[in-house]
Amino acid sequence: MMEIPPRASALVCIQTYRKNQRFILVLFHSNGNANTNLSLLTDRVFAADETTSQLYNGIAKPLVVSTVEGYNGTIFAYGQTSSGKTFTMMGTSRTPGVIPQAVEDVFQSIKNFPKKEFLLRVSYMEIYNETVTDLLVDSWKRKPLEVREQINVG
Ligand SMILES: Nc1ncnc2c1ncn2[C@@H]1O[C@H](COP(=O)(O)OP(=O)(O)OP(=O)(O)O)[C@@H](O)[C@H]1O
Repeated sequence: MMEIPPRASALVCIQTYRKNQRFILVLFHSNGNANTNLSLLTDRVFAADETTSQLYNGIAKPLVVSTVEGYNGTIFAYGQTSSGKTFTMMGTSRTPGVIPQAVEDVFQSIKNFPKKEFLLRVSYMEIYNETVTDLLVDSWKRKPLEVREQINVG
């Protein structure tokens, strides 16, 4: 179980695509309190016949929409190779994944605040083994990003 501050919520869903293969989509929604203690909690398990849209609308969309209201949100997929992380996060032109649907919803949600100004920034990084790479840099210029640590905050 988990301990979370009152204005934060976390949600972990497990998607089963292939038998014996699991990946976990973790959604984390907080008021920015870095001390949140999150241990594993499963709120939902999606079966193989449930679509990415069902998964997105069921659990990711509320978090995406609330980021426009000022909450922090994280969605990440974790699982063994070929378990369906890319399929779920990126999708295809016929079945868009979590990322394109989230981008669409961010722009739609902004329209609900015509008097506010928003700044949207995007970064796109790969973490492979211990190496972090910026995928928005031309491939011939790419070099691993430095991972910096601070004594107090890690
Ligand atoms: N829900 C799904 N429905 C249909 N096909 C799927 C589904 N999930 C994954 N696949 C297919 O399974 C294959 C492996 O999926 P995917 O590439 O998303 O795995 P991955 O977890 O990102 O793997 P890796 O860690 O090796 O990058 C792909 O061909 C993908 O199209």
